[in-house]
Amino acid sequence: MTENKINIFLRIRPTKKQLSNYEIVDDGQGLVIDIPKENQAVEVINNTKERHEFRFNKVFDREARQEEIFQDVALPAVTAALDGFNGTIFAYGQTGSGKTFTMTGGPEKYADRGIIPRTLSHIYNELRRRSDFSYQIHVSYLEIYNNNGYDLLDPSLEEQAKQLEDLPKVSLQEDEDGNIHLKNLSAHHAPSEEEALNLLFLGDTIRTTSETPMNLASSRSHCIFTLFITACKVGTDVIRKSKLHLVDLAGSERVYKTSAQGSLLKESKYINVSLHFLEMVIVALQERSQGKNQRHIPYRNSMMTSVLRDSLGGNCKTSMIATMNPEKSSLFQFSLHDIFVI
Ligand SMILES: Nc1ncnc2c1ncn2[C@@H]1O[C@H](COP(=O)(O)OP(=O)(O)OP(=O)(O)O)[C@@H](O)[C@H]1O
Repeated sequence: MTENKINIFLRIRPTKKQLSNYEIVDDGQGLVIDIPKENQAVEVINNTKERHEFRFNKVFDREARQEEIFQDVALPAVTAALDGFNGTIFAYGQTGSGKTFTMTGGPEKYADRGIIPRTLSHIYNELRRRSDFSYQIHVSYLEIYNNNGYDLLDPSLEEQAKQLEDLPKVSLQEDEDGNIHLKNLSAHHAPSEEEALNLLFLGDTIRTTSETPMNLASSRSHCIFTLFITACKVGTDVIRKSKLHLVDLAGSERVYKTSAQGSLLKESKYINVSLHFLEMVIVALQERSQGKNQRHIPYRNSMMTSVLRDSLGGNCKTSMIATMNPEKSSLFQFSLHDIFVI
């Protein structure tokens, strides 16, 4: 079986200042960042380098519009999901680099809608157009904090604020065939775009109101908004099932020993470790798709990679959009070193 490559994009967020510390090269597929030596993070592996080069499927510069991002990054996976293939779209980057803006959107303008609302809009428009199948869409919304899963859409939740720890805890269960099931994660039928958007909004609200003291910025947890698509071929018993995960990852910055202690250090370790396990899976999948390696894909190491296991690699469509704040590009280059260095 030929394996799909993971498509990796970069988006540079707008800044007030004019910056000249990066250059987009190779027809919009390469990025060169110049980092003065004194600003380099101490852990950079090769700290003699000042020029760092990265390669992507496409680099979106500061003026890129949300619609362009949706078309290039998300649409192939959305279309594949409607055609019966699983998929995953991630946003990866430092806190404040634009992950949530990219996935969910900005609050000010309709044109600022991000990948998730645009995906919903596209899917429900397509359902009206496609008459050969009848479709049902269900939605779930999972938050992963310190490698524990929480259901952001539990029907028993009242409107009032709750602690994250009060939300239903989601656990992983593996059946005899090695399939992963999520116990306690509710899935909600969403017959219309409006109902799906309401679920997104509800989950986002619960996510914000349930922040723990240690989790004051939602950037400390990973969120997975999942669409379960069931398509039944009209006039037959043929049923096709697929799912599409839309993932807003926790901030990718490394926290150095000197700057975090106690619970914050524990939380940062969980984030770093889970992002590291995700990187390991992505690197292994990339190598496999390039025919370099057939080694085992280490999905079991974290809750997130276990949840995404059947929606990454193989015949699934996977896109990752790395977001970058060019004012803090020294940290960026460090955190993406493993995956994106040429
Ligand atoms: N491309 C963009 N265009 C306009 N505004 C943006 C863009 N990217 C980010 N912003 C703005 O920058 C701020 C930080 O972005 P955002 O919250 O998306 O970052 P984040 O990476 O999700 O951070 P966190 O990890 O804290 O959740 C927000 O006010 C957002 O609206």
